[in-house]
Amino acid sequence: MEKRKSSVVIAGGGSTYTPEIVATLVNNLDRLPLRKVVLYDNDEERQNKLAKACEIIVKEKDPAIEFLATVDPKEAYTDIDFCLAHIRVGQLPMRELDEKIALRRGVVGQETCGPGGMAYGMRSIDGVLENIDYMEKYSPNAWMLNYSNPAAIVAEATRRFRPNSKVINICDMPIGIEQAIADIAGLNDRKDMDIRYYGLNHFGWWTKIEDKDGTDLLPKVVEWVKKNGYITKDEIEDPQSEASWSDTYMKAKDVVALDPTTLPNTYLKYYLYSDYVVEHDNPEYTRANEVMDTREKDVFSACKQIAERGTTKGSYLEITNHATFIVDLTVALAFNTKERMLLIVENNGAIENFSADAMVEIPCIVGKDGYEPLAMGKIPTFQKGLMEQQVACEKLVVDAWEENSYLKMWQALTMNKCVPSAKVAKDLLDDYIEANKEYWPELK
Ligand SMILES: NC(=O)c1ccc[n+]([C@@H]2O[C@H](COP(=O)([O-])OP(=O)(O)OC[C@H]3O[C@@H](n4cnc5c(N)ncnc54)[C@H](O)[C@@H]3O)[C@@H](O)[C@H]2O)c1
Ligand SMILES: O=P(O)(O)OC[C@H]1O[C@H](O[C@H]2[C@H](O)[C@@H](O)[C@@H](O)O[C@@H]2CO)[C@H](O)[C@@H](O)[C@@H]1O
Ligand SMILES: [Mn+2]
Repeated sequence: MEKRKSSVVIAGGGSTYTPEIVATLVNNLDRLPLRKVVLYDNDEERQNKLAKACEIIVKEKDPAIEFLATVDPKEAYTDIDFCLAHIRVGQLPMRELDEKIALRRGVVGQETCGPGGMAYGMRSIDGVLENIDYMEKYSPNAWMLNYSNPAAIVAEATRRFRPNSKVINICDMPIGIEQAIADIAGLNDRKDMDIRYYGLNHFGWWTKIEDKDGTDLLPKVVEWVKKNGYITKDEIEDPQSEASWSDTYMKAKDVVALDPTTLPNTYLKYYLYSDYVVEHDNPEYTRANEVMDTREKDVFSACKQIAERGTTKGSYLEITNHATFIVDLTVALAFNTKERMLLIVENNGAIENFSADAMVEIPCIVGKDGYEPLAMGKIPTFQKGLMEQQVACEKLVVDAWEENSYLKMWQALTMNKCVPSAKVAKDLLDDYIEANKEYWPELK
């Protein structure tokens, strides 16, 4: 019997990740046959920089697949099975401000961690809800697979404001780290491992790494990470990553020292070593500048070349775990594969001694009806304490957005582990309000 063909819209069509996701979709037509690929963005000029190349990528694989790039929500969301969402409200220039405002006050300035992530959260909620509403209006049976950051705050907002919507919030970070773990353990692929992991988004720990024979690989990997972080042997011999990412992977050696019975998410460095991070960052040239000068330029110029030549032959587009993970998730939903995947979901007892209504990142089984979270048991005091503070911060940001509350946002910033005092929190808040006039609700 022929497999059912799916129709996919990519929300945030102008994203730097769109071409690699489109390419990965059409490289997997045997697993996920497609009848339509749509790009949707609210910035036509930006999306058009990528659209022609994406059309060529699709048509080279199968000219029968319909392709459309549009800024009309009705056209975009009609007759859709899956929405792969990755919007950035305010785009990269606002990320730059998020990072620089914090750093200029001596605080971690990062896309999703610390105050920058909270400012970004206040911008993202509206945009994500708007796209869910379009999807439900024009294709009520569709699923949204949502990468839009800051995923922790966005996930809390979707839990609270769209509790019955078919939205799954995801992150590629554990996937990238698991590939490094597999390399360190001497395995070819992260899917050769059985893992247990719990935490919040960008704030979690692996408690089990085993091969398929049940051999415990965690102690061996911890020994490596204590010395080299998640930098693999190949990467040491022939470095490929940008220096800023290598630093993050390397710093895991100091994070793991705090609990050598587990393996940490790299982004814990922002909370546990914020002094180190601030000392090593340049407030005049942050990661947003680096992304604009590298990934954004590279992706747009590859797409320009593909469009001018009318072919992908001879052009280079990097395909990463990021695209593979979201396509695997789409396949799991479309064809009931029951794959075990890390998702950001409501806790509801999965972490036994943690709030039921917290959005946590844990393994789930994914099939045609969505996901079934797996029980992760009780967690230790160190992790529980850190997570309680962080989840309170994330919930207060969503409270502030919902209630237009200056006080709740001040409390949220004060609660964040990267912020040293209520005074600094207030100064940051006033700076962010000024910078985000166009995007935040007016706080009273
Ligand atoms: N969850 C994860 O692990 C993960 C990993 C990588 C990237 N991301 C996130 O994916 C998103 C895209 O990243 P990027 O660097 O490619 O961003 P980008 O700025 O290149 O692209 C984002 C696009 O979203 C569009 N957009 C903004 N608001 C919109 C709206 N309301 N409706 C439709 N489109 C809208 C913008 O116009 C832009 O074209 C970001 O949120 C980023 O943080 C998440
Ligand atoms: O600074 P950026 O824009 O490059 O990345 C920020 C995002 O970082 C994570 O994604 C990483 C991933 O962890 C890594 O393995 C590799 O594949 O690159 C990705 C992004 O380039 C993170 O999960 C995202 O939420 C961040 O937005
Ligand atoms: Mn992430």
